[in-house]
Amino acid sequence: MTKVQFLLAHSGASQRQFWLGIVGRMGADLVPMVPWLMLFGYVLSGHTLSGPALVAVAAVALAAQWWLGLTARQSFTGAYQLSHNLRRQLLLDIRRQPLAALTGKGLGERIRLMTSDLKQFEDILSHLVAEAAGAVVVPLAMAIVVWLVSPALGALLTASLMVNLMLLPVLERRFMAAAATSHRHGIEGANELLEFIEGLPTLKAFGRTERLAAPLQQRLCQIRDAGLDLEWAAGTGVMLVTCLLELTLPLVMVVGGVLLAGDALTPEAWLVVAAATVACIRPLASLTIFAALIRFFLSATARLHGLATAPRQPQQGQAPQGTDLALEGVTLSLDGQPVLRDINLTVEAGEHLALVGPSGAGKSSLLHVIAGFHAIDHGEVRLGGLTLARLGTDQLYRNLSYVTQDVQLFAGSLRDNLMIANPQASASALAQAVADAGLDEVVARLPEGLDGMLGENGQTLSGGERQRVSIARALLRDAPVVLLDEVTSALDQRRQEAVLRAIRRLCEGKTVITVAHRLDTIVDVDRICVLEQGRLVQQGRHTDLLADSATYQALWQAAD
Ligand SMILES: Nc1ncnc2c1ncn2[C@@H]1O[C@H](COP(=O)(O)OP(=O)(O)OP(=O)(O)O)[C@@H](O)[C@H]1O
Repeated sequence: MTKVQFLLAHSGASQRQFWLGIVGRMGADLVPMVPWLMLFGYVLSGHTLSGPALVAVAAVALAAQWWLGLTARQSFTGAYQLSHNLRRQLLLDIRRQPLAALTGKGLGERIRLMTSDLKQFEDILSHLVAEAAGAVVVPLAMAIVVWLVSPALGALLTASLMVNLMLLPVLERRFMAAAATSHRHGIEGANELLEFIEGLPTLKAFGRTERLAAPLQQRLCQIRDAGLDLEWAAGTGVMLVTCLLELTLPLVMVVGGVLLAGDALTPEAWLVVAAATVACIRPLASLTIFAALIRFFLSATARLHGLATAPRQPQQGQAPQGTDLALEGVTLSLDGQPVLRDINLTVEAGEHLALVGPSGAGKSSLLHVIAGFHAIDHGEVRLGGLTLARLGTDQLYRNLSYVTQDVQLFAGSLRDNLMIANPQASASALAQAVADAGLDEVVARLPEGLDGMLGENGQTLSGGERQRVSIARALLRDAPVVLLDEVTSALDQRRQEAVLRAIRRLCEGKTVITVAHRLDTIVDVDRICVLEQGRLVQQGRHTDLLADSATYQALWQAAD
């Protein structure tokens, strides 16, 4: 699919409206020329302008303005509908992309595309495409008039314009280079701004909010400078071409004067050539900036197209045959750095497995791979004998619950926040999940019970309560495979006990893979896997590893 086809595919019902608008506005640029052409006709035919002729010219001029307003509305509606469709489609596409693509640089890129790039799309489509078309059509029509009046002056005008137009690609190259730099700083800036906002609690805690970190300060300066460079690249191009184009008028007038002196041109024809030349060169000057903006538009289209065609996970697939897990030769790199290396692991249905290892060993990343958040470099992950490509995300998440320390709560009631895990759950299943997760005390505390509102991101709940909401969701989901990531590490002793009790209930009869920091909570699990620098270095039961594994011994002693 070409970039233009990609755009058209998203214009939907607005496509006809958009093209009608563009053609209409090109027409609207031509219509104002009609009074001029009428005037030229009168002058060249030696007639004086009569009252009815003047009225006719004025009527045509008014009709042209009415037409412009009408078609502008068509093209605006079409352009805004197209960018609305693109925004919506991008959001739908994002849901299907691996979650890891939405972190770091990938996130900044998407934010930039959906905000400033698509905003520029709207501006370019609603104003510039039609205006650029007009900037070509009007000079063309006026040059034909000059050719008809005097072929010699027509040739001179055309030659002068051609020289100017040859400058366009050179000027555009400068503009595009400046635009690329500005775009890059924009993306990095968006990422760093997000990081800054996320880090605000830490900055506040250390009383460091009074100044921006040096790299962010530097980035803001780079964004400013890149923006100025871009303006300068566009401005100098327009000024240069405008100056050169303006020289065309005296050139044509002087040569016209010589022809006039030699009786090769009438004074009326000389005047018409002068007026047509003026009408020809003005729109051409603006073509410099239009051409560059349209190139920018095409490169933004390419970025959008790239994003829309980025690898995505299939949604629907086959049901797995059982719930045993198998990882074969799994290798993962993030930001170009190896994170998991050749992991081979099988987990039978009903087995309880713990992942341990020093910080940065790759425990969470391994869990994320099983949960389908990362696209792996090599190897295969299979659930019930099927890879994610054959399972599809619907089947994967029907069979898998992921409970993490970082609990996302949405503005809404406690009931809404629980039911997202299983909108079909019965009232008794909900009550059971609330009781098993130890959330009764929260329900009792909220004046409206389960229907009590949690506020934005569940501000009304403590850390331990949020964990229990996450566990209650997993209980409601009742998926046969449970992934647990560090769920108790941030809690005090009393809350840990409550959360651990809830987890025990959740894990009964399930396949469980847990990332553990507190080794005393996993001494009884079926198998412990020791990870080190992205490799699975040893596996076994607690007592065996304590005897055989130096890494495990070190972790156990450090926990004491
Ligand atoms: N999204 C990411 N982008 C780039 N690198 C990442 C990303 N996530 C993790 N890493 C890197 O991958 C390596 C493994 O990280 P991971 O969080 O899996 O380790 P871990 O064993 O769970 O560590 P910890 O016990 O400290 O949580 C680390 O070096 C980390 O910096």
